Amino acid sequence: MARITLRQLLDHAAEEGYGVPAFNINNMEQILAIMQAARLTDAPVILQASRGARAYAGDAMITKMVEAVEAMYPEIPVCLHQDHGNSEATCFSAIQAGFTSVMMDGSLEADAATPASYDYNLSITGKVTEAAHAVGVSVEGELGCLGSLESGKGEKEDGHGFDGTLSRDQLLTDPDQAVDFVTRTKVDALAIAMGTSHGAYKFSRKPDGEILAMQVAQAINERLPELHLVMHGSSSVPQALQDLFNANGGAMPQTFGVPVEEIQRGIAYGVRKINIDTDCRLAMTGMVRKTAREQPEEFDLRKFLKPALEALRKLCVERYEQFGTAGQASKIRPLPLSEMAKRYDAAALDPCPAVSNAAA
Ligand SMILES: O=C(CO)COP(=O)(O)O
Ligand SMILES: O=C[C@H](O)COP(=O)(O)O
Ligand SMILES: [Zn+2]
Ligand SMILES: [Zn+2]
Repeated sequence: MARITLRQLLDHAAEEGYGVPAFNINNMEQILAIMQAARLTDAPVILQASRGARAYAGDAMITKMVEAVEAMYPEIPVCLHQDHGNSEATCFSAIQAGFTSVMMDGSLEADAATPASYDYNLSITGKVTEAAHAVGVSVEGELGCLGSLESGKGEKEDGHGFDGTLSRDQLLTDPDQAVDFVTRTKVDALAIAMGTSHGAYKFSRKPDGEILAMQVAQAINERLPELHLVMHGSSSVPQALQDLFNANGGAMPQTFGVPVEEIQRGIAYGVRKINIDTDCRLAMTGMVRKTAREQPEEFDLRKFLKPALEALRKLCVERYEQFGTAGQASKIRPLPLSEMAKRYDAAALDPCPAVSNAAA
């Protein structure tokens, strides 16, 4: 049994100075690819399921598949995390199903479309955190709205996000507000808005500081040095994967993602969880397209999915190595939820702002 909480894992990542990719899961092949990569590199794992993934596969299927890989890969600590929870009910049902971490994304209202007020975000995130911590489960919050600084568009592509155009203020997390938010809600990790957005179409050119605001992570890290920051929309959309997709009948206009070296800079500024879904989708779909084009007579689904799984495994190995996650799994002994609950109850895991910078 190696299920770990997000908090314990990211505390370890902070101590050792590495980041952990959080890969989205929907099916068996994705889970196996991630776990095979983790074994090859001795990396701890975050598997995250969106509301869409839970609806697609069903909670029983998701949690039983995760139980299966815990038995198959007993040496790998696995955190099962709810991605972009939109309400208390979503977070609490994930906890009931066995998730060890939930994201309460109160930057948007429960419709996952309307930008929420700060008070709404504080209140709902605080409520979820109080209940989750009572049973030892970790909570990720979000402050600021994810979206493009080039277009002002929100995170609409995956069905989660605002339809209209957001102001630059809404698109960048305010570092002073982050101090207030984290100390009042006691979240374990904070997703920040800094110009990243979900999906393939993040930037129209290789991003610089104008459109990818790494300085936001740096400013929050100065004020809250122990806080674990989360970068959403962190697929790199590698040119090789765009080319694979397009060379095999795909139609993806030229696009740019978050360069791996920017994520590595982020890790130095306290980014500990790096959310990646688009790259995983693209790696697998590109290979499915390739098989379909090269072997039009093939109808054994496994012949499509095996090379797709291998392509995702390769991507995951690269990210585990690039983020410093490789070599860390064997150093971690997962604590039970009951032990985490005791530590929260004793206020041992409360946030602590850097006193000299808190008012800066
Ligand atoms: O942030 C994500 C999931 O929460 C995924 O981001 P990408 O679309 O960049 O992979
Ligand atoms: O949150 C972003 C992920 O890409 C999840 O996407 P999804 O809701 O289509 O599963
Ligand atoms: Zn959000
Ligand atoms: Zn996200």
